[in-house]
Amino acid sequence: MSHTFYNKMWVEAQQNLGQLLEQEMPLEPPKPEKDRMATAQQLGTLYIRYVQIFRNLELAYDQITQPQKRRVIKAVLDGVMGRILEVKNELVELEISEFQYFDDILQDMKMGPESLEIPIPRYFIKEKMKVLKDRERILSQILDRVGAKNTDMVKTLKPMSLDEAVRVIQVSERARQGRLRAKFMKEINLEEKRERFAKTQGEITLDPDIAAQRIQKVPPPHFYKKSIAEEIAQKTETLRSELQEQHEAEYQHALIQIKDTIREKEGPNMKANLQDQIRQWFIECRHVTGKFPDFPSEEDGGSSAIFAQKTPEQVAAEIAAKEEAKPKKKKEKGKKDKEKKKGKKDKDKTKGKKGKGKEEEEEEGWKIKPSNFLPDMASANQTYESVWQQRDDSWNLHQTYDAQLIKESKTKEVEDEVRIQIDELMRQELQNLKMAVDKEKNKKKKGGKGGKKKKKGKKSGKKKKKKKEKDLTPDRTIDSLYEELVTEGLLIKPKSIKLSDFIGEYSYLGTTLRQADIEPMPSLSDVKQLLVLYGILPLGCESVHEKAPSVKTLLLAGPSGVGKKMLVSALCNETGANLFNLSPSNISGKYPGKSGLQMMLHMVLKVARQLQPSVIWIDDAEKTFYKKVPKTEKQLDPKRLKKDLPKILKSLKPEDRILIVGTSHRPFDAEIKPFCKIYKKIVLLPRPDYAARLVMWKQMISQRVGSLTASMNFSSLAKITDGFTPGQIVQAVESVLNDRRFGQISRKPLTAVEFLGSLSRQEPVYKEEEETFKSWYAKTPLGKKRSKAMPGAEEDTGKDKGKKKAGKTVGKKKKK
Ligand SMILES: Nc1ncnc2c1ncn2[C@@H]1O[C@H](COP(=O)(O)OP(=O)(O)OP(=O)(O)O)[C@@H](O)[C@H]1O
Repeated sequence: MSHTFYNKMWVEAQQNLGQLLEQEMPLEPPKPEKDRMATAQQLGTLYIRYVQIFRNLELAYDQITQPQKRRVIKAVLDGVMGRILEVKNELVELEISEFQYFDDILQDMKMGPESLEIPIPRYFIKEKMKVLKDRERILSQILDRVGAKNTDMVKTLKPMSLDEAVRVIQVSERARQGRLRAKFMKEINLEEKRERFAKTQGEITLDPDIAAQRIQKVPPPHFYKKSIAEEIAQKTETLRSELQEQHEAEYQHALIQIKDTIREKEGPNMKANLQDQIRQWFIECRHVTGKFPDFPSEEDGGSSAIFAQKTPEQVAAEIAAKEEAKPKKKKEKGKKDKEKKKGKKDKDKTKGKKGKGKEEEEEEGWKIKPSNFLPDMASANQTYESVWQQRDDSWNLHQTYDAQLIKESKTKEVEDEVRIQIDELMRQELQNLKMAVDKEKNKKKKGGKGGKKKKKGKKSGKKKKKKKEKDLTPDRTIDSLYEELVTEGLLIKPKSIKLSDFIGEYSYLGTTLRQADIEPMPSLSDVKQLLVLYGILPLGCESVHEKAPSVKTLLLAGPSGVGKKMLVSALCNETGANLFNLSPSNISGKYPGKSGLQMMLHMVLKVARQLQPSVIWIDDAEKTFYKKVPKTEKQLDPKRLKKDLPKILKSLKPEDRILIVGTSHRPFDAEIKPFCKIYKKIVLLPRPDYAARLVMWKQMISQRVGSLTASMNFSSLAKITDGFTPGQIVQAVESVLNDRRFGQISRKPLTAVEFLGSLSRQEPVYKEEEETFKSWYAKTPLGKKRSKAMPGAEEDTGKDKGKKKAGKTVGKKKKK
């Protein structure tokens, strides 16, 4: 695609965003919406529109090479990402469910389900490729040195007894000899066949055309070959990435060079002009007011405050007014505080009298919460409108930097620098003038000293904060801590899996089922989206992590083999995050004792923070909160982290891009209250539904055998594998499609029946197990809230209590 294509895409996205911003930031605050369904529709539409803008902006940012445009797009892109998370959060609260279904809105908007898919910004990885590659190299080196014992996500093997080992070697040796013999016999047979054929036919050489045809009939070994168009597109994309880097380097160079030139050429002129203007102002002020003015302080903008198109009297009056206002302000503040307190008391009184009256009023309608991202987006949009919308850059064929724009911004920077220097000089000059002409005594500026003192005060405050967290390893480098954690198997390498490898299919009936008061089972594609929203976007983007609704922990729960660990790996690979393994089985016996545990956690958090983003993975998360530790596991001390987990969570600040991910296939074994207190976001992974199974079988088989699947009845296979997990399907495919079978495929077509043997040896997820998961989820806070809100639960007296509490918290937030 061309530069024009991506530019057009950006402009369109920006126009759509402009419309959305107008809708989201109306001049008059909107009235609360009373109809819940209408609100959900409104929010759903907003969500989908933002996702469309996000998709286009992401592509534009990935491909546009003009560095200044990329900066504007990045600001908008990050804002849109954050806003999507905010809207999602609103939807979760409104519908009291982690899963939302938009099929009806999509239909109205004439869009396909794929347009709901949230892209993972490629810049998450692209822009730190070098660091990631280096880190990967170091990790591999350490792993090689250590012998890659238990440092991978693959489960460790148990040590073998000598007898077993001898038996394995004997079996392999016999197999090797057998294979050799078979190969030998095959060659002899072929040789005999050839001789017989030669005898009957005589020695004829084949016509080259026929020979070529014969060769062409045999399918090539790599069926899954990219088309030429695909290859060209990929090449262009790579080329663009290189261009981006090159243009960025040129831009950085131009920034310095242009500024130096402006400073050199225009600096002296700027200085002289400014000095003249300020002197003129001194004289005019004295002429009008009878005395020299006071020079505006640095905080007030120095001389820039003087020339804001005001008359000298105005400026003098303003300064005088400010001086007067200072003590007043203090008084007013006092008054306001008093009023606030009074107001509070009055409110309390009315509460006492009327009971729930006020809260009910607040609850009457629904209003979207104030956003942390809308102001940023609006200002980025403003930049777009003022700088780029009308700009003609048809001259910029190669889409390199725009020197004129750099000049404008750098001139302003140089002016500011010059102004600060000149202000200092002129302050002194004014002082001298006052002394000489008005005979004023030299009153040293108190502000400057005071300001410095203040700064000092701030610094000491920061130091105090830092002291709170003890550094147990002050004299160790991050590299050495990193190496120790890898050696101990606490920092591991994720499996090389991308989120796109996680197969799932969109759920087409979600809304219909919900309208019929049936809670649909979420689809694997819904789960995938949640992982992007709660895990990937905040981990990948700093501003999103800091300002979006915070998610510090995530629990992935579901039967064995549904892809929990796969998602953890994908999460790390898509964001370039480090993976720490704090699973009970992995930390058992390591760093013994209380102080040992403290040291271990300190090291993990220190490295996780410094090399963020990081994922702290706890497999078998329920074990930390066991209701009762089974006898066989007592030695492992699975509850070792129970007391420390809340402390870790507390110590995580918004700027720490660290996510704790628990995975569990038996969440019901945990004490629900403390468990849910740690894991606030719980995602239940379902077994794949028919649609997902169909896609899974098709994809997994065709990945291995290409298009040679005409004889396969995928539909029946998907139908009869109801209850089987993706892990079991993978296993069946791998066991059937071994090298031998693969070699025979062109002669003996693959059939669905062949997979039945392997499947019959595996245990599917039975309805009862699924029900156990569902009923466990209904006991979690969100599950409980939802079942209360479902029709028929209105008379529940407990609901009123819940309402009261909710009302109170809303009230508190508003006051803030
Ligand atoms: N949606 C999916 N698409 C493709 N492959 C999948 C999917 N889900 C799981 N798999 C594959 O299934 C296998 C098992 O998955 P994984 O180990 O992640 O399951 P798990 O839920 O963590 O299991 P356990 O609870 O036993 O630890 C892996 O090989 C994984 O790649």
